[in-house]
Amino acid sequence: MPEPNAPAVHLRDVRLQRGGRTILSGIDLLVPTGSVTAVLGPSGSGKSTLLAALTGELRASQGSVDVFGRPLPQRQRELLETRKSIGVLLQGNGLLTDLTAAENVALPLRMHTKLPAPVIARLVEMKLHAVGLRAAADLYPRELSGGMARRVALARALALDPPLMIYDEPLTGLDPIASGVIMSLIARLNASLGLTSIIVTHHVHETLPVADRALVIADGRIVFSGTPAELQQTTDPLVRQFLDGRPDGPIAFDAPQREVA
Ligand SMILES: Nc1ncnc2c1ncn2[C@@H]1O[C@H](COP(=O)(O)OP(=O)(O)OP(=O)(O)O)[C@@H](O)[C@H]1O
Repeated sequence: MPEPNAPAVHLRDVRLQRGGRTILSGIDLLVPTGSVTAVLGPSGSGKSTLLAALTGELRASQGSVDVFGRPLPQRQRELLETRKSIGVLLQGNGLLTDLTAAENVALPLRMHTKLPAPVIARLVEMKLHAVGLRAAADLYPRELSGGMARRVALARALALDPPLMIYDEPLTGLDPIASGVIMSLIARLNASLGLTSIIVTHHVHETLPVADRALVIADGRIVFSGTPAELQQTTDPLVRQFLDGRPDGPIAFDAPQREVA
């Protein structure tokens, strides 16, 4: 059970390593419950690595990671239990191609609950309705547009009613109209279901309007943390280079990643 009034996510002085290399260090992050946070940064800066630490897929080599006021459990069984409270929308949707939209959404309910089939069917209908796709229940992923498939994946991520939603590049491969639909859906679900959302994205201009907070990761650390309005006004050269999409500046885009302190 979440601790009352605890932030959804609290990282203190976290260091994350992959393949023996430090990817991020000195990460302090507080995500208030109910907020939408955009995690921005150039390719390879460590955004997905940060998400992996929030789900416990990657352990911090230093510092602490709390979710809803509790440290991520060390033991696998307890970690799996905690993960049920974190819905993740992966980059590639991850829909099973030989199952219909409804069967895909039912999957987490079948795996993690003992609910009777009619109750599962009703819950699936509600989740598909929440993403505006009740009529698509019997369609297979190949029969869905990119935007519809992303919405089915979103319905599946919501299946267990997780209070925390994590979106990894939710707009990848979508046209501007589908992107607008997904972003407003993310914001609407966050407000109507009382969720907390963390969105990792390259799509700064589409994401900032729905975000309460923004983070920019570069150079192995958080180089900006504040509101979208503060981000737009920042004069920090590292952050400006990223926001303005300039190839020249403090971020060496083409250089191999260097070890951070
Ligand atoms: N399993 C791994 N072993 C070693 N290094 C890794 C591993 N996974 C990722 N990395 C490295 O960690 C760094 C950060 O990668 P990460 O995927 O977190 O960045 P990102 O900001 O999400 O990038 P993108 O926006 O391109 O998805 C990169 O230099 C990457 O090469």
